[in-house]
Amino acid sequence: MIVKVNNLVKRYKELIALDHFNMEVEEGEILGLLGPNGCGKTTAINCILSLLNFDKGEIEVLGKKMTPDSYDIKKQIGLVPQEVSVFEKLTVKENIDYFCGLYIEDKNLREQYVEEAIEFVGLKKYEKFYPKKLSGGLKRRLNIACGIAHKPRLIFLDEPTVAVDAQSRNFILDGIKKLNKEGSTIIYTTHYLEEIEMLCKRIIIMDNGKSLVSGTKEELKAMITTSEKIIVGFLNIEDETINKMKNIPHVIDVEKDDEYYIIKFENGINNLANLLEFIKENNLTYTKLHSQLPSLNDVFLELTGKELRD
Ligand SMILES: Nc1ncnc2c1ncn2[C@@H]1O[C@H](COP(=O)(O)OP(=O)(O)OP(=O)(O)O)[C@@H](O)[C@H]1O
Repeated sequence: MIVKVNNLVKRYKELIALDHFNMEVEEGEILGLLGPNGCGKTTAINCILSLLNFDKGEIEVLGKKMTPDSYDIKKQIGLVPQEVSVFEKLTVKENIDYFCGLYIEDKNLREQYVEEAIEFVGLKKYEKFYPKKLSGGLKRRLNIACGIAHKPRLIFLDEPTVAVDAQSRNFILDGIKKLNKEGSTIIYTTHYLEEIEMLCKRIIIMDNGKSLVSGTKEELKAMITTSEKIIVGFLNIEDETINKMKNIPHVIDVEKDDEYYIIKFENGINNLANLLEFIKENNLTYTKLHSQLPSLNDVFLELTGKELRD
């Protein structure tokens, strides 16, 4: 286990930001820490890195207890913080060199690492620019380069794609996959479901400072009752017919969402065939019909009763 967090409690005065939070991370994985704004993701990272004191719990990183002066552990860690944290008075290259220099003393090696980091985030032609001349997306890339240039074994990325354009976002997500392929373990926090689906092998779902569940996407989706949703746009359907629809085998609920009906099925086969049979028997006409497997949002909804949206 490269990170182990046990029953972490962190209070900001009377606010409990982490409430017996648990997390285990295996070497080599991309772990997604998924939860709504304010659920405690950044606080958890800052406690793990000993950037914040906490009230209770144990934290081990790379097999050792983490303390503010665990320099030997810290040099194997990269942090890409949520807020872009670079020096405005240094150029792109100088910024990366500064952060890399905190951990890499050998000048030649550092030069090589800085060059590699610049290439990695695609900022070669901007290396002499000052941060204020960069777009939001390019600044985020610089922030990433500063966090990873020293080739850390463990990388924390705290919502690195917030407010970036689509091109930089894809660039960042591909880069993260590449870092992982090259051997780094990644802890990725976000409230964007699609990114978690795309990147992470394992996910921890957080809410109100607690880790609610952890598992692979498939394991999490298997935890909830709904296994399939069929979305249908009916023309002129009576309430009575909707009620009758609930008697179709495996239907657990029928909901209306704008102009469409969402028919939720629990585990079962032939759901679509049974529904089409019902449609035929009741002479119903529809404009649109498609089946959807449950999403991580459905998992979050079932666990917390609310949507994982801003
Ligand atoms: N320095 C602080 N003082 C007081 N309260 C804080 C402080 N930092 C965070 N909080 C509160 O602690 C809770 C957890 O915040 P945190 O930033 O860890 O959440 P998060 O999941 O990272 O959210 P976001 O995605 O918005 O960054 C929130 O209610 C937040 O308002």
